[in-house]
Amino acid sequence: QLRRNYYANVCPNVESIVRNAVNQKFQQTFVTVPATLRLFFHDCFVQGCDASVIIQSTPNNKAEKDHPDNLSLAGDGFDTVIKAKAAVDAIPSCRNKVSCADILAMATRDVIALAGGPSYAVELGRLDGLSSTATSVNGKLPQPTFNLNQLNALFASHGLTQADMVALSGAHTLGFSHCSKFSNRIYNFSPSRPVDPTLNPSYATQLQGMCPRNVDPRIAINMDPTTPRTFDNVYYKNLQSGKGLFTSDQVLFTDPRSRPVVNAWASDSNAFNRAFITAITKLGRVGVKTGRNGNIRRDCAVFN
Ligand code: HEM
Ligand SMILES: [Ca+2]
Ligand SMILES: [Ca+2]
Repeated sequence: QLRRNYYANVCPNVESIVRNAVNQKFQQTFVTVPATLRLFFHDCFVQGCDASVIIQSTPNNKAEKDHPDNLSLAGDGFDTVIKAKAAVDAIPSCRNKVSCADILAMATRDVIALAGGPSYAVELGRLDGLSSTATSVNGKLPQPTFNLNQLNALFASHGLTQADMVALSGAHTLGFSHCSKFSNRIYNFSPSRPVDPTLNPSYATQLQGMCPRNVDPRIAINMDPTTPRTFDNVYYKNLQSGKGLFTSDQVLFTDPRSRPVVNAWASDSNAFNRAFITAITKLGRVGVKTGRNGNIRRDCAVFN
């Protein structure tokens, strides 16, 4: 029931208002790009795309964002949505008419384009969710140690195919990871082999240099060592040369079931862009709230 131009009557300029706010935030920091994109993913996979991830904890409720899997969500993603919401609400006819979930979907579309990725028409009409609990996150987000079966099963539970999963993983063409998320691959992979054999040996050495044992837990490194600030298909080329940062990245190339599509997108960026648009549009439809299941929040971080 989502559609383009959902706000045509109440707030016809909503897309340009959001785009301007996102542009402004982008001028201040590039981090807004990966932060917003990952925030959208973590929102949609827990209770659907309903801005439940943006809710702040209260003394009575530990919210999603304080679950361990969400603690590494960068603050600039939340701030992008809050800023865009303020810009929308500054227009009298738009005030409290546009959901935070839709603002996050629009901002995500905009940051992808700002980083050089494909532009696409975004579907709108989501309501904001009425609950957000840390416990509801358990088991809902993929872990960097996942194999292909685990990745496929989790994505399939939201109606996403293996191809959608591989395309969406291409989001790791941007952004940062903390060392702890992959240190098992460079220090204690197995008793006989400390380094994951699917990891390119010189990349492994580089990673050990950037992430020494007992590194400051705040240190984060680029996930795409080649073009960390460009949304492109270099992610798939990296996988071909053993430079996938997580097990869940590299497995897309090592597993013969997904390798063909990795090879296809490594050599054809238009094909990747098309697949990514299909996949992120499907992601945006996950668990959408309508009617009495949701509302439009006045403050994206607080229930009305
Ligand atoms: C396929 C399974 C996935 C796994 C296992 C996974 C796991 C991770 C992990 C562990 C990090 C590093 C977090 C940190 O240490 O700060 C990360 C970062 C990131 N992920 Fe994923 N992710 C997956 C899929 C996705 C999808 C589908 C998207 C979006 C469409 C996405 C977007 C991002 C982005 C943009 C970052 C960088 C965040 C930043 O720089 O702030 N990931 N992911
Ligand atoms: Ca959600
Ligand atoms: Ca890149």
